[in-house]
Amino acid sequence: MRKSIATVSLSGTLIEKLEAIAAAGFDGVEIFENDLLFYNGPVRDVRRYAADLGLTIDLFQPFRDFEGVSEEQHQRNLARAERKFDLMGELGAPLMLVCSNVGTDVPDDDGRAAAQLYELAERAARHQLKIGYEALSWGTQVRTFDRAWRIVEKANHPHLGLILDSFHTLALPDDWSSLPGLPGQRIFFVQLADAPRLGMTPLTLSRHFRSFPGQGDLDVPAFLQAVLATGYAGTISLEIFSDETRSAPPRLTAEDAFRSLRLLEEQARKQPAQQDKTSGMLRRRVELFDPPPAPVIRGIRFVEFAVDQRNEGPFVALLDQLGFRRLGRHRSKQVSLFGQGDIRIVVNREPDSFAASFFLMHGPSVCALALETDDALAALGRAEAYGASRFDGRVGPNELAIPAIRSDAGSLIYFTDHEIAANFESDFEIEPEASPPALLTRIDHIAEALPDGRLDSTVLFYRAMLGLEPEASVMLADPYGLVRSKAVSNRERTFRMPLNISESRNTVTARSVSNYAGAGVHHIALATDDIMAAAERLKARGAEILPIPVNYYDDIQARFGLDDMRLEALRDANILYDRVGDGEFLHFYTMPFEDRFYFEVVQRIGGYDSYGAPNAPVRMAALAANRMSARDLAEL
Ligand SMILES: O=C(O)c1ccc(O)c(O)c1
Ligand SMILES: [Mg+2]
Repeated sequence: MRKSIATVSLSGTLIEKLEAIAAAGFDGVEIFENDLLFYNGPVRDVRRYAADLGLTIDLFQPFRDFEGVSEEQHQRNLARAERKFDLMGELGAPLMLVCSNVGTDVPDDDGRAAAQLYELAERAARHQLKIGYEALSWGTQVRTFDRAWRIVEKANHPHLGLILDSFHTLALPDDWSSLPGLPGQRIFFVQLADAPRLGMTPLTLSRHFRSFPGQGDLDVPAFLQAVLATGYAGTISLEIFSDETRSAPPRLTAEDAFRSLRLLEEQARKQPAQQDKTSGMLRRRVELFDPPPAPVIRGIRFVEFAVDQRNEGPFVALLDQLGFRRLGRHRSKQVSLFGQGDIRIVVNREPDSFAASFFLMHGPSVCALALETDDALAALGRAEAYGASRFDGRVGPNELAIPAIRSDAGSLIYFTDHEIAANFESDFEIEPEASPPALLTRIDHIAEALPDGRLDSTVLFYRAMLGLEPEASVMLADPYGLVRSKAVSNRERTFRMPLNISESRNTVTARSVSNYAGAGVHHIALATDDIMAAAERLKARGAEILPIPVNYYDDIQARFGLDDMRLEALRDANILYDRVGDGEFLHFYTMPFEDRFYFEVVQRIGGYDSYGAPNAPVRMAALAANRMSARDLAEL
């Protein structure tokens, strides 16, 4: 479908916005009047510049509170409209958006609104222009598309049509069962936006918290499917008013925006088809984006750490305390492979490699994740279809090339499959040695800390690239501020990734982002089937475990009624506890490595499906206390 976006959705000057919109792949733009007023130059230049970039100007929105006014005001409005029609002629914009009146004394009189819009359409027709009428969900009289449609129908002018906006219909929420029955050719334009459900009035929600489809809680795919069932084959356009995008870099926002429309098309295509009641035929007349399906992710094949000569030793010592064994060294690179159970960790300090450049930017950190899929090339194909940048690394003779993309954070996501996995370890000289039975068996989840403002974008990235779905968002209280957390995971729960952002500068999350100079993995959770034995073995191997305050254990005893023996065992081992229904979650943490990342050991019992969020504040407080005492020691 043709794709457009309103200039209000991005930060920057009009020229910056147009460049970002064109670069992301859009066909057209909606221009808000302010963007034009603030542009210092002839309007014709804007038209020419947009055309040079390959963008059409699809819509212009120059004023509000048009319809349902006194006769005197109506005449003034028409005179003003004439000036705007001339401007639209210079801009080359064919359609004027008129949104429903939000004034204080608008009469309940659809006849008057229809007559006034008729006259506006008549004037527009003389300029070969059209008028689109849109119901704002906070309009004084007209709040629903249904009522706006009745007015358009009553006016009955070929240059007057309806503009739909998913936000107004879904946020109200309005009954939109009649929408698929509208005549598609009378819908002149369709605006799309999502939003989180925050319990606010539609006006406040709309002006500050709109988001791109797929980033909020509204069912925009079903809305689009209903629009397409009318036979509508025009443009779909994003119109986002958001405090976040107002300050985000316009290029990033435009890329996200374009990706969100593609994902929306894919999701709308999968909606149950809407049938035309009379003919029984599917009325959708447009092609929708059809990328390769989301990969089946079997798990994490390996996690790769970038280190240098100085911190390789301490990091390898930490792996050893966790019970990892060096399985082998790379045949030609300064890369080692460590393993335990199904977990594989690659430690990379090869100069002139991707890992080395990542290390220069971010210090010791996770520079790559390898996901085990059913078909690595198909997974790469989907990611590329969604605009991922593909990464082709340096591959030595007889070495394996693994398909990879860059993540939102700049690290790599490798795709492996059965064939690649079989060859992967052949790049290493494997050291034969019987290992003790593994206590840590696989990676349960990988948590990432993101810079403020990047959560929605990252969730969209993982939805599009990997077909992951977001879980409910939770607020966690760090002693130094709030942390918002939202996990993305696949249906099989073989890949889980909690994503955290913090608005305050001193939380564990914010410190991690600041230490990494960007997004980064801040903890890796390793699964065990016997957390008591794992805690004991780690302790015996010299691992430092994050101490948990004893008061915490009084509280969980009161909350969950744990028996004394079990409680004592948990307390002695600094293990945290959570329970939902019959499911239990037991977990403990290692001390952070250079104030960056740490490991968590987790045991899930009886179908527990989340991440111990009620315990997150205890962990954050314990980490903060540990940091304070480390500082006190350093100052002695
Ligand atoms: O918030 C507003 O005023 C506003 C303006 C135009 C629109 O298309 C819209 O959906 C909202
Ligand atoms: Mg709108």
